[in-house]
Amino acid sequence: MAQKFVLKTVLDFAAAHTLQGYPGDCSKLHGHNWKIEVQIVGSQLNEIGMVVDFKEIKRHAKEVIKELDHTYLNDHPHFTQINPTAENIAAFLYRQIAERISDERVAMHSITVWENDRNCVIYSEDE
Ligand SMILES: Nc1nc2c(c(=O)[nH]1)N=C([C@H](O)[C@H](O)COP(=O)(O)OP(=O)(O)OP(=O)(O)O)CN2
Ligand SMILES: [Zn+2]
Repeated sequence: MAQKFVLKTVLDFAAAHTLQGYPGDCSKLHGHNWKIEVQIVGSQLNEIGMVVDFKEIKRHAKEVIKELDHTYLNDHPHFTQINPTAENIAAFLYRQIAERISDERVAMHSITVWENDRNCVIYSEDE
C-alpha cells in the first residue's frame, strides 16, 4: 500500500468584490472574510518526519494572499476579465501557490475557498 500524507493549513483575508452579470445583490459592491484552506500532498517524509513544514506552506500562501488582502478584487489584474467568484479565486490561489511550493516531493492537493460559513469551493487539478 502506497502511503500519502495530505497537509492542510488555514488562512484568511478580507476583500470586497462585485460579480458582473450576477442576477442579484452580489452584483453590488460587498465584502467577505474569505477563509482559505491550502492542502498539500506528499508521500515521503524528510529526516525530521515532515512532508513539509506547515510554516513553509503558510509562508508561500501568505505571499499570494497578501496581493488580495484588503483590496477590491475586481481591480486585481487576474480579475479584470473574469469575475472574482470563489471558483476563480480558488483556481488563482491554487496555481500561484503551486508555482511556489511544488517540487519533486511535494505537490498541491487542493484549495478550499470559503466565502462565508455556509458556502465553499474546493478546487484541484488532475496530474
Ligand atoms: N458558485 C458561486 N455562487 C456564488 C458566489 C460564488 O463565488 N460562487 N458568490 C456569491 C456572492 O459573492 C454572495 O456574496 C454570496 O453571499 P451570500 O448571499 O451571503 O450567500 P448565501 O447563499 O450564504 O446567502 P443567503 O443569505 O443564504 O442567501 C453568490 N453565489
Ligand atoms: Zn460575494
